[in-house]
Amino acid sequence: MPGGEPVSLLDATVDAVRGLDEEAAAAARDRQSRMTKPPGSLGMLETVSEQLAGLSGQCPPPMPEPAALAVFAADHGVHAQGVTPWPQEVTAQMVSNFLAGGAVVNAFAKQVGAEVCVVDVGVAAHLGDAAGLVPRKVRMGTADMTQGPAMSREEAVAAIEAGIETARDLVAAGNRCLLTGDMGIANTTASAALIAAFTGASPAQVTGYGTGIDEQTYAHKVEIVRRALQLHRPDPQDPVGVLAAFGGLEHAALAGFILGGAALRVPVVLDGVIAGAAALVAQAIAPESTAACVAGHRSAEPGHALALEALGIHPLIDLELRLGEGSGAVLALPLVAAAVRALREVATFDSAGVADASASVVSPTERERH
Ligand SMILES: O=C(O)c1ccc[n+]([C@@H]2O[C@H](COP(=O)([O-])O)[C@@H](O)[C@H]2O)c1
Ligand SMILES: Cc1cc2nc[nH]c2cc1C
Repeated sequence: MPGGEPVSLLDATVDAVRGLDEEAAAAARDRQSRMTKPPGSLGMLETVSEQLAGLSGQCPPPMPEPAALAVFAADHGVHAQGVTPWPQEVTAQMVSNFLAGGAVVNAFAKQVGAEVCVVDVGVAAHLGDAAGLVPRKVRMGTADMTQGPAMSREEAVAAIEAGIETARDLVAAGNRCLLTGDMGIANTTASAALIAAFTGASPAQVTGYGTGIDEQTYAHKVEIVRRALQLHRPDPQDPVGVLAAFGGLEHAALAGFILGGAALRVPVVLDGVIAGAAALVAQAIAPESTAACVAGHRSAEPGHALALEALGIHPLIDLELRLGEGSGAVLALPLVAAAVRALREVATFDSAGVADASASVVSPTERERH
């Protein structure tokens, strides 16, 4: 556009996000009804297969392989308010652990054959050129959201764009499924504030026990979330403003990662409460981005269920996990792959010569009606 404003990466990405291709989704629904199984018997896996068909615009959709997990790491100024028992240094120490292959998520990723990519978007330590680390630091951790905005709008956009670029690079490397991960001591407090801002739920409803705190610290954590919401009076119509007020740099990068995956029409399997908060940011920026999201699991953090409800997506597993790192997303990957494989490989009643009585089958919803 000669003489015009250059289009930012964020704007170009938002422009590219579209909803599901209804024709491909309908073809998947039709095929599911003709496969050699009672209609509906694969439950949520049928829904996932239809979603991925609609996302790719193909029926059947490609297998979600290979898959890559991005662990976005950052620190939080609100740590100074005593909302977590863990010292802030644990964020940087866990980054080293991920890079050495020693964290839980490394073991789980090995189990399912996913690549692990660790991105520093805001760790409050100089990590140097640690082998394997993607250095995208926007600042040395956020500021304390109870004292002022956690970051500037420009920093929020820079971190979103780091997430978009991570998605773009992983897809350019051949990955066909993206998994979200996070590491950031105190980030369940930031997640609670973000979820309250977007859903209107109260601080007590969205705040959880994070890595593990006593009742007194829990009451204090709720009060910190309440104070931050009162200070910033967030406007959910201004998602970058909400991010700047409360967000972690990892929340911003995760929102960008979701937008980037959605723009490239690659499924993004979400982990726990941090990813749920980030997906609300992405949805407020580009409503159709949620069409690319699969909720890997439901975390024990109460705000996560509220975020998933607001997103309108259902978790594939509930193992009472509350680890983060991408652990729940990675564990859900084989279910997403199984959903697609069934659609690709299972015979139809016609092709297998199996008698089809599906026309006289009564689905649970129909049964309820009678
Ligand atoms: O994914 C979740 O739902 C989740 C729930 C509780 C804790 N975490 C992880 O624990 C850290 C934040 O916990 P906290 O108590 O310091 O706010 C951060 O590194 C998260 O990845 C993650
Ligand atoms: C040890 C530890 C590992 C983690 N992984 C994700 N969040 C974490 C928080 C702590 C404290």
